[in-house]
Amino acid sequence: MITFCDRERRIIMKKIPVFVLSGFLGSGKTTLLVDIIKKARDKGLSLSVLMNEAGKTDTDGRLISELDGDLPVEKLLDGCMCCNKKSEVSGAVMKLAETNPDMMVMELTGIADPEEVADALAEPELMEHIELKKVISVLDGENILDYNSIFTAERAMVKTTRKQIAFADALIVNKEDQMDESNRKKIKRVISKENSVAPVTFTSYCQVDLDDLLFNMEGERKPFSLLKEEKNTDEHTHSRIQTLKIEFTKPVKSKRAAEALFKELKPGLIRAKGYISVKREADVHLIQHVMKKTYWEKAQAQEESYLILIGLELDKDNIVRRWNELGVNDG
Ligand SMILES: Nc1nc2c(ncn2[C@@H]2O[C@H](COP(=O)(O)OP(=O)(O)OP(=O)(O)O)[C@@H](O)[C@H]2O)c(=O)[nH]1
Repeated sequence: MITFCDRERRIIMKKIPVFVLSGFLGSGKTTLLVDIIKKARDKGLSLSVLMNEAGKTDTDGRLISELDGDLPVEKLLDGCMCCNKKSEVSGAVMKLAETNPDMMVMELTGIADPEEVADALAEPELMEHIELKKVISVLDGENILDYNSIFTAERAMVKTTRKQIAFADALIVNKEDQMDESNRKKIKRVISKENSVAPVTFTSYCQVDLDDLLFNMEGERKPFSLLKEEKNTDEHTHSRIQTLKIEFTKPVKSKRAAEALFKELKPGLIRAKGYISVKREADVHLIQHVMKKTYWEKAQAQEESYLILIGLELDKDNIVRRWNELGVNDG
Protein backbone atom coordinates (compact mmCIF):
# COMPACT_ATOMS: atom_id res chain seq x y z
CA MET A 1 0.00 0.00 0.00
CA ILE A 2 1.35 3.45 -0.92
CA THR A 3 1.25 5.63 2.19
CA PHE A 4 0.70 9.36 2.41
CA CYS A 5 4.43 9.91 3.03
CA ASP A 6 5.35 7.78 0.02
CA ARG A 7 2.98 9.85 -2.07
CA GLU A 8 4.51 13.11 -0.89
CA ARG A 9 7.96 11.73 -1.61
CA ARG A 10 6.90 10.62 -5.08
CA ILE A 11 5.52 14.08 -5.88
CA ILE A 12 8.89 15.58 -4.97
CA MET A 13 10.75 12.78 -6.73
CA LYS A 14 10.56 12.24 -10.48
CA LYS A 15 7.46 10.51 -11.75
CA ILE A 16 7.87 6.98 -13.11
CA PRO A 17 8.19 7.14 -16.90
CA VAL A 18 5.68 4.87 -18.65
CA PHE A 19 6.02 3.39 -22.13
CA VAL A 20 3.03 1.77 -23.80
CA LEU A 21 3.57 -0.93 -26.43
CA SER A 22 0.70 -0.99 -28.86
CA GLY A 23 0.22 -2.75 -32.21
CA PHE A 24 -1.93 -5.39 -33.87
CA LEU A 25 -2.04 -9.11 -33.06
CA GLY A 26 1.25 -10.82 -33.77
CA SER A 27 3.12 -7.67 -34.84
CA GLY A 28 6.02 -8.16 -32.38
CA LYS A 29 5.13 -6.38 -29.12
CA THR A 30 6.28 -9.23 -26.87
CA THR A 31 9.45 -9.58 -28.97
CA LEU A 32 10.17 -5.91 -28.25
CA LEU A 33 9.27 -6.25 -24.57
CA VAL A 34 11.67 -9.18 -24.13
CA ASP A 35 14.48 -7.08 -25.63
CA ILE A 36 13.62 -4.12 -23.39
CA ILE A 37 13.73 -6.37 -20.30
CA LYS A 38 17.11 -7.87 -21.27
CA LYS A 39 18.73 -4.53 -22.16
CA ALA A 40 17.32 -2.77 -19.06
CA ARG A 41 18.86 -5.54 -16.95
CA ASP A 42 22.22 -5.05 -18.71
CA LYS A 43 22.03 -1.34 -17.91
CA GLY A 44 21.08 -1.92 -14.28
CA LEU A 45 17.70 -0.25 -14.76
CA SER A 46 14.72 -1.60 -12.82
CA LEU A 47 11.54 -2.21 -14.77
CA SER A 48 8.00 -3.11 -13.89
CA VAL A 49 5.64 -4.50 -16.48
CA LEU A 50 1.91 -4.50 -17.03
CA MET A 51 0.67 -7.17 -19.43
CA ASN A 52 -2.82 -7.37 -20.86
CA GLU A 53 -4.28 -10.40 -22.65
CA ALA A 54 -7.72 -10.51 -24.22
CA GLY A 55 -8.15 -14.16 -23.15
CA LYS A 56 -8.03 -15.87 -19.78
CA THR A 57 -4.72 -17.59 -20.48
CA ASP A 58 -1.48 -15.74 -20.20
CA THR A 59 0.99 -17.16 -22.74
CA ASP A 60 3.14 -14.03 -23.02
CA GLY A 61 3.26 -13.47 -19.25
CA ARG A 62 4.69 -16.95 -18.90
CA LEU A 63 7.47 -16.12 -21.35
CA ILE A 64 8.30 -12.99 -19.37
CA SER A 65 8.35 -14.84 -16.06
CA GLU A 66 10.67 -17.47 -17.56
CA LEU A 67 13.00 -14.67 -18.61
CA ASP A 68 13.11 -12.96 -15.22
CA GLY A 69 11.24 -14.49 -12.30
CA ASP A 70 11.94 -11.44 -10.10
CA LEU A 71 10.49 -8.87 -12.46
CA PRO A 72 7.46 -7.10 -10.97
CA VAL A 73 4.64 -7.97 -13.38
CA GLU A 74 0.95 -7.24 -13.13
CA LYS A 75 -1.43 -9.03 -15.48
CA LEU A 76 -4.85 -8.01 -16.67
CA LEU A 77 -6.44 -11.04 -18.31
CA ASP A 78 -9.73 -11.79 -20.03
CA GLY A 79 -10.41 -8.33 -21.38
CA CYS A 80 -8.91 -5.20 -22.77
CA MET A 81 -7.38 -2.24 -20.96
CA CYS A 82 -9.05 0.05 -23.45
CA CYS A 83 -12.58 -1.01 -22.54
CA ASN A 84 -13.84 -3.65 -20.09
CA LYS A 85 -10.57 -3.71 -18.07
CA LYS A 86 -10.13 0.06 -18.09
CA SER A 87 -11.35 0.39 -14.51
CA GLU A 88 -8.66 -2.08 -13.32
CA VAL A 89 -5.76 -0.17 -14.87
CA SER A 90 -5.36 2.24 -11.99
CA GLY A 91 -5.09 -0.51 -9.32
CA ALA A 92 -2.55 -2.48 -11.35
CA VAL A 93 -0.42 0.60 -12.05
CA MET A 94 -0.46 1.64 -8.39
CA LYS A 95 0.76 -1.83 -7.37
CA LEU A 96 3.63 -1.56 -9.83
CA ALA A 97 4.42 1.98 -8.69
CA GLU A 98 4.98 0.59 -5.18
CA THR A 99 8.01 -1.29 -6.52
CA ASN A 100 9.45 2.13 -7.42
CA PRO A 101 10.95 1.11 -10.79
CA ASP A 102 13.09 3.28 -13.04
CA MET A 103 10.47 2.78 -15.71
CA MET A 104 7.22 0.97 -16.40
CA VAL A 105 6.34 -0.78 -19.66
CA MET A 106 2.82 -1.82 -20.62
CA GLU A 107 2.04 -4.29 -23.37
CA LEU A 108 -1.49 -3.87 -24.70
CA THR A 109 -3.59 -6.53 -26.39
CA GLY A 110 -3.32 -6.54 -30.18
CA ILE A 111 -6.86 -5.22 -30.50
CA ALA A 112 -6.53 -2.33 -28.06
CA ASP A 113 -7.17 1.29 -28.85
CA PRO A 114 -4.10 3.09 -27.42
CA GLU A 115 -5.94 6.39 -27.09
CA GLU A 116 -8.36 4.83 -24.58
CA VAL A 117 -5.42 3.42 -22.63
CA ALA A 118 -3.72 6.82 -22.53
CA ASP A 119 -7.02 8.15 -21.24
CA ALA A 120 -7.05 5.51 -18.47
CA LEU A 121 -3.53 6.58 -17.48
CA ALA A 122 -4.59 10.20 -17.21
CA GLU A 123 -6.44 9.59 -13.91
CA PRO A 124 -5.34 12.33 -11.46
CA GLU A 125 -4.41 9.70 -8.85
CA LEU A 126 -2.07 7.99 -11.31
CA MET A 127 -0.60 11.17 -12.69
CA GLU A 128 0.88 11.92 -9.29
CA HIS A 129 3.09 8.86 -9.71
CA ILE A 130 3.55 8.18 -13.39
CA GLU A 131 4.14 10.05 -16.61
CA LEU A 132 3.21 8.59 -19.98
CA LYS A 133 6.33 9.12 -22.06
CA LYS A 134 5.57 7.33 -25.30
CA VAL A 135 3.06 5.17 -27.06
CA ILE A 136 5.18 2.90 -29.24
CA SER A 137 3.24 1.07 -31.94
CA VAL A 138 4.69 -2.04 -33.54
CA LEU A 139 3.32 -2.68 -37.03
CA ASP A 140 3.37 -6.06 -38.75
CA GLY A 141 5.19 -5.26 -42.00
CA GLU A 142 4.38 -8.71 -43.39
CA ASN A 143 0.60 -8.44 -42.98
CA ILE A 144 -0.40 -4.81 -42.58
CA LEU A 145 -1.23 -4.32 -46.26
CA ASP A 146 -3.70 -7.24 -46.10
CA TYR A 147 -5.81 -5.87 -43.25
CA ASN A 148 -8.23 -4.09 -45.60
CA SER A 149 -9.02 -7.25 -47.54
CA ILE A 150 -9.08 -9.57 -44.50
CA PHE A 151 -11.41 -7.27 -42.59
CA THR A 152 -13.74 -6.27 -45.45
CA ALA A 153 -16.78 -7.04 -43.29
CA GLU A 154 -15.12 -5.71 -40.15
CA ARG A 155 -14.42 -2.04 -40.73
CA ALA A 156 -14.14 -1.39 -37.01
CA MET A 157 -11.07 -3.63 -36.92
CA VAL A 158 -9.46 -1.65 -39.74
CA LYS A 159 -10.18 1.52 -37.77
CA THR A 160 -8.44 0.05 -34.72
CA THR A 161 -5.34 -0.79 -36.74
CA ARG A 162 -5.35 2.76 -38.15
CA LYS A 163 -5.66 4.21 -34.67
CA GLN A 164 -2.70 2.17 -33.55
CA ILE A 165 -0.74 4.11 -36.17
CA ALA A 166 -2.39 7.48 -35.65
CA PHE A 167 -2.03 7.52 -31.89
CA ALA A 168 1.65 6.57 -31.72
CA ASP A 169 4.61 8.67 -30.67
CA ALA A 170 7.01 6.19 -32.30
CA LEU A 171 6.32 3.61 -35.00
CA ILE A 172 8.25 0.40 -35.52
CA VAL A 173 7.52 -1.37 -38.79
CA ASN A 174 8.58 -4.89 -37.88
CA LYS A 175 9.19 -8.08 -39.93
CA GLU A 176 11.38 -6.25 -42.41
CA ASP A 177 12.80 -9.67 -43.33
CA GLN A 178 9.37 -10.53 -44.78
CA MET A 179 8.81 -7.45 -46.96
CA ASP A 180 10.15 -6.22 -50.27
CA GLU A 181 10.91 -2.69 -51.45
CA SER A 182 7.49 -2.22 -53.03
CA ASN A 183 5.73 -3.19 -49.76
CA ARG A 184 7.99 -0.86 -47.87
CA LYS A 185 6.92 2.08 -50.05
CA LYS A 186 3.24 1.15 -49.72
CA ILE A 187 3.54 0.86 -45.93
CA LYS A 188 5.21 4.28 -45.75
CA ARG A 189 2.26 5.73 -47.70
CA VAL A 190 -0.27 4.09 -45.35
CA ILE A 191 1.58 5.49 -42.35
CA SER A 192 1.91 9.00 -43.73
CA LYS A 193 -1.87 9.20 -44.20
CA GLU A 194 -2.44 8.46 -40.52
CA ASN A 195 0.56 9.96 -38.76
CA SER A 196 3.07 12.37 -40.20
CA VAL A 197 4.65 13.21 -36.86
CA ALA A 198 5.96 9.99 -35.27
CA PRO A 199 9.42 8.73 -36.28
CA VAL A 200 9.26 5.47 -38.24
CA THR A 201 11.86 2.70 -37.93
CA PHE A 202 11.90 -0.48 -40.04
CA THR A 203 13.16 -3.51 -38.12
CA SER A 204 13.44 -7.28 -37.98
CA TYR A 205 12.57 -8.81 -34.62
CA CYS A 206 12.16 -5.26 -33.25
CA GLN A 207 15.90 -4.64 -33.14
CA VAL A 208 15.80 -0.89 -32.51
CA ASP A 209 18.10 1.46 -30.68
CA LEU A 210 16.47 1.26 -27.25
CA ASP A 211 18.57 4.13 -25.88
CA ASP A 212 16.98 6.33 -28.46
CA LEU A 213 13.51 4.83 -28.11
CA LEU A 214 13.21 4.85 -24.35
CA PHE A 215 16.23 4.58 -22.07
CA ASN A 216 17.59 8.07 -22.81
CA MET A 217 14.23 9.70 -23.17
CA GLU A 218 14.15 13.24 -21.86
CA GLY A 219 11.39 15.82 -21.89
CA GLU A 220 7.67 15.51 -21.84
CA ARG A 221 5.36 13.76 -24.24
CA LYS A 222 3.25 16.19 -26.23
CA PRO A 223 -0.40 15.58 -25.49
CA PHE A 224 -1.91 13.90 -28.52
CA SER A 225 -4.54 16.63 -28.79
CA LEU A 226 -1.77 19.01 -29.85
CA LEU A 227 -0.77 16.76 -32.72
CA LYS A 228 -4.17 15.85 -34.07
CA GLU A 229 -7.26 17.94 -33.83
CA GLU A 230 -10.13 15.56 -33.81
CA LYS A 231 -10.63 12.91 -31.14
CA ASN A 232 -11.90 9.70 -32.60
CA THR A 233 -15.40 9.12 -31.33
CA ASP A 234 -15.90 5.57 -32.61
CA GLU A 235 -17.75 3.36 -30.26
CA HIS A 236 -16.30 0.06 -29.03
CA THR A 237 -14.19 -1.26 -31.88
CA HIS A 238 -13.45 -4.94 -31.29
CA SER A 239 -16.57 -6.50 -29.89
CA ARG A 240 -16.66 -9.25 -32.54
CA ILE A 241 -13.12 -10.47 -32.01
CA GLN A 242 -13.23 -13.79 -30.15
CA THR A 243 -10.64 -15.55 -28.07
CA LEU A 244 -11.00 -19.32 -27.71
CA LYS A 245 -8.96 -21.82 -25.78
CA ILE A 246 -8.58 -25.46 -26.79
CA GLU A 247 -6.92 -27.81 -24.35
CA PHE A 248 -5.19 -31.03 -25.30
CA THR A 249 -4.66 -34.18 -23.35
CA LYS A 250 -2.48 -35.92 -25.96
CA PRO A 251 0.39 -34.83 -28.18
CA VAL A 252 -0.64 -33.66 -31.66
CA LYS A 253 0.13 -35.97 -34.59
CA SER A 254 2.38 -33.58 -36.50
CA LYS A 255 3.12 -29.92 -36.98
CA ARG A 256 1.79 -30.19 -40.54
CA ALA A 257 -1.60 -31.44 -39.38
CA ALA A 258 -1.93 -28.51 -36.99
CA GLU A 259 -0.99 -26.08 -39.75
CA ALA A 260 -3.58 -27.64 -42.09
CA LEU A 261 -6.26 -26.72 -39.58
CA PHE A 262 -5.02 -23.12 -39.38
CA LYS A 263 -5.28 -22.94 -43.19
CA GLU A 264 -8.88 -24.08 -43.04
CA LEU A 265 -9.71 -21.38 -40.52
CA LYS A 266 -8.46 -18.58 -42.76
CA PRO A 267 -9.33 -15.71 -43.03
CA GLY A 268 -11.20 -15.67 -39.70
CA LEU A 269 -8.22 -16.89 -37.72
CA ILE A 270 -5.87 -13.98 -37.11
CA ARG A 271 -3.64 -15.26 -34.33
CA ALA A 272 -2.96 -18.49 -32.45
CA LYS A 273 -0.52 -19.15 -29.63
CA GLY A 274 0.01 -21.81 -27.04
CA TYR A 275 2.03 -24.77 -25.91
CA ILE A 276 1.79 -28.11 -27.70
CA SER A 277 3.56 -31.45 -27.55
CA VAL A 278 4.14 -33.13 -30.89
CA LYS A 279 4.13 -36.92 -31.21
CA ARG A 280 7.60 -38.46 -31.45
CA GLU A 281 9.28 -35.13 -30.56
CA ALA A 282 10.79 -34.81 -27.14
CA ASP A 283 10.22 -31.07 -26.68
CA VAL A 284 7.16 -29.06 -25.93
CA HIS A 285 6.65 -26.38 -28.58
CA LEU A 286 5.59 -22.82 -28.24
CA ILE A 287 3.38 -22.31 -31.25
CA GLN A 288 2.95 -18.83 -32.73
CA HIS A 289 0.63 -18.38 -35.69
CA VAL A 290 0.12 -14.93 -37.24
CA MET A 291 -2.31 -14.56 -40.18
CA LYS A 292 -0.72 -16.95 -42.69
CA LYS A 293 2.45 -18.15 -41.03
CA THR A 294 3.14 -20.54 -38.18
CA TYR A 295 6.28 -20.45 -36.08
CA TRP A 296 7.34 -23.30 -33.80
CA GLU A 297 9.84 -22.80 -31.02
CA LYS A 298 11.17 -25.25 -28.47
CA ALA A 299 9.79 -24.42 -25.05
CA GLN A 300 10.33 -25.38 -21.46
CA ALA A 301 8.12 -28.22 -20.21
CA GLN A 302 4.61 -26.99 -19.45
CA GLU A 303 1.94 -28.51 -17.26
CA GLU A 304 -0.78 -28.03 -19.83
CA SER A 305 -1.03 -28.18 -23.60
CA TYR A 306 -3.34 -25.59 -25.09
CA LEU A 307 -3.95 -23.33 -28.00
CA ILE A 308 -5.41 -19.84 -27.86
CA LEU A 309 -7.20 -18.88 -31.07
CA ILE A 310 -8.03 -15.24 -31.77
CA GLY A 311 -10.16 -14.11 -34.68
CA LEU A 312 -13.58 -13.60 -36.16
CA GLU A 313 -16.42 -16.11 -36.46
CA LEU A 314 -14.52 -18.94 -34.80
CA ASP A 315 -16.85 -21.81 -34.00
CA LYS A 316 -15.26 -23.77 -31.17
CA ASP A 317 -17.33 -26.96 -31.64
CA ASN A 318 -16.55 -27.00 -35.34
CA ILE A 319 -12.84 -26.37 -34.72
CA VAL A 320 -12.60 -29.21 -32.20
CA ARG A 321 -14.49 -31.52 -34.60
CA ARG A 322 -12.15 -30.64 -37.53
CA TRP A 323 -9.16 -30.98 -35.22
CA ASN A 324 -10.24 -34.56 -34.52
CA GLU A 325 -11.20 -35.31 -38.16
CA LEU A 326 -7.80 -34.18 -39.37
CA GLY A 327 -6.36 -36.57 -36.87
CA VAL A 328 -4.30 -33.77 -35.38
CA ASN A 329 -4.98 -34.96 -31.90
CA ASP A 330 -5.01 -38.71 -32.39
CA GLY A 331 -2.18 -39.36 -29.94
N1 LIG B 1 9.84 -13.29 -39.48
C1 LIG B 1 9.72 -12.51 -38.41
N2 LIG B 1 9.02 -12.95 -37.34
C2 LIG B 1 8.92 -12.13 -36.28
C3 LIG B 1 9.54 -10.86 -36.24
N3 LIG B 1 9.26 -10.29 -35.05
C4 LIG B 1 8.51 -11.18 -34.37
N4 LIG B 1 8.30 -12.31 -35.09
C5 LIG B 1 7.57 -13.51 -34.71
O1 LIG B 1 6.17 -13.21 -34.79
C6 LIG B 1 5.45 -13.95 -33.80
C7 LIG B 1 4.60 -12.97 -32.97
O2 LIG B 1 5.47 -12.10 -32.25
P1 LIG B 1 5.04 -11.49 -30.84
O3 LIG B 1 6.18 -10.65 -30.36
O4 LIG B 1 4.51 -12.54 -29.95
O5 LIG B 1 3.84 -10.55 -31.29
P2 LIG B 1 2.78 -9.76 -30.36
O6 LIG B 1 2.55 -8.44 -31.01
O7 LIG B 1 3.24 -9.74 -28.95
O8 LIG B 1 1.52 -10.70 -30.50
P3 LIG B 1 0.13 -10.68 -29.66
O9 LIG B 1 0.46 -11.20 -28.30
O10 LIG B 1 -0.80 -11.56 -30.42
O11 LIG B 1 -0.41 -9.29 -29.65
C8 LIG B 1 6.50 -14.68 -32.97
O12 LIG B 1 6.60 -16.00 -33.44
C9 LIG B 1 7.78 -13.90 -33.25
O13 LIG B 1 8.96 -14.67 -33.10
C10 LIG B 1 10.28 -10.42 -37.40
O14 LIG B 1 10.82 -9.31 -37.49
N5 LIG B 1 10.32 -11.29 -38.43
